[in-house]
Amino acid sequence: QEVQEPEPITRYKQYLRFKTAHPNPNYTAPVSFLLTQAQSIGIQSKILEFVPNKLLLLLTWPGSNPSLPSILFNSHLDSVPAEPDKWAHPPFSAFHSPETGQIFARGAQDDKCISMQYLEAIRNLKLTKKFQPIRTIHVSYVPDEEIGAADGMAKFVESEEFRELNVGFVMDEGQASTNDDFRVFYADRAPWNLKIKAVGVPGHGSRMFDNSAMENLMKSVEMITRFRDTQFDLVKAGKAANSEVISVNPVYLKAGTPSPTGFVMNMQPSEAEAGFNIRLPPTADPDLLRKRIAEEWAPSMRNMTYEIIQLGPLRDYKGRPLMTLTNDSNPWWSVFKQAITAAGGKLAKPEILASTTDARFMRELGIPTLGFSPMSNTPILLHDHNEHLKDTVYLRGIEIYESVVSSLSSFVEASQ
Ligand SMILES: CSCC[C@H](NC=O)C(=O)O
Ligand SMILES: [Zn+2]
Ligand SMILES: [Zn+2]
Repeated sequence: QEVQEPEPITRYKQYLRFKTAHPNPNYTAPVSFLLTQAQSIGIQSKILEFVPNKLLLLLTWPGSNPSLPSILFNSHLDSVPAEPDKWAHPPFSAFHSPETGQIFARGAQDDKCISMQYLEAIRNLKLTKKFQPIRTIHVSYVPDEEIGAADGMAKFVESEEFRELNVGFVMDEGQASTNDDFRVFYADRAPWNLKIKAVGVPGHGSRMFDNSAMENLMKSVEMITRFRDTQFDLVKAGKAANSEVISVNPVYLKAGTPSPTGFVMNMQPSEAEAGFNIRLPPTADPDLLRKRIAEEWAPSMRNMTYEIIQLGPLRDYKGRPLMTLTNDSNPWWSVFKQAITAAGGKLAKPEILASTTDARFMRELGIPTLGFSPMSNTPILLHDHNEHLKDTVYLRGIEIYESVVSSLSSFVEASQ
């Protein structure tokens, strides 16, 4: 006997089928789909385009007291690439297993689930429950989160359009939890790209001499590896979470002169380079790390040069670390926590996110922002093969957001 599929599941699967993977994400099709959804719910919409073809969709459900700071629910439109050969089902097919209820797609967890759950929650509140928000609710769909957001959220937060929203509190993406509790994130780690470059004495591949570029680079790599071990040891010893230490991971090596003799590797190169992905928790001292890089990892003494590329802000406009308070001094936190409890959910201890999201741009403005994706009892599959989410978990998430949206938009006591 055929059971009718719930409409939210059908819509989620439709949304999962848009090919939003980098390097060529389709933004027009998902934006027009979301726009149609917004129209069917009867909320306002506006397409912004700060950079050509980098579409940003902004939806608005006006509150009865529009003078109060608004609530923003953010998610990103883009996805990381997928390797179809390594998936059990094509990554943009949204294959739905009749046995397990799992829905497979790139973006199923990161973060197309929340993109659609926000809308389903608003649909239910507005059309079925006839709920009327007090604070205005905005929903944003931004491009390019996965590639650093320079043409996405970074542009949006600097715009007049954003300023006019008068945002008081933001919800952005989080991560799946493998147990019953929902995870919530009060900070991200800040991303640095570090390039170190060595120059040195070139020469015949058979010679032993001091100060070759490779020797200089390898010395630095060893030093960096030792630092990495100190951080990783803290994690292994259970003294810190992964996201609470500085991670430094080598991501490329570039050196070597093509051999003129074809197959004999007999050139010792005069230049060598390595690249590292660094993530700094908000508690880390960036100046200390800068000093370490300058003095130990790429010292001019060894003819090394380096470049630190920082992607996004490190501190807020008042010079404070980018962290949202998760205690009762932050009334938004209390309302959020209460909303989860009211929906029968349980929150894990608030965490720092190991990776990086667009939340940092709102925190930079001093706007309290929590990372949250209501996925419990779910394997963490963001950026992984066979990314999927169970239909029941997805539907439960809609109920959770109904509670969160209605609570936050009804909250008027403080911080007006
Ligand atoms: C360097 S900004 C890129 C942001 C990206 N976000 C999700 O994976 C990340 O690498 O964490
Ligand atoms: Zn994401
Ligand atoms: Zn991602």
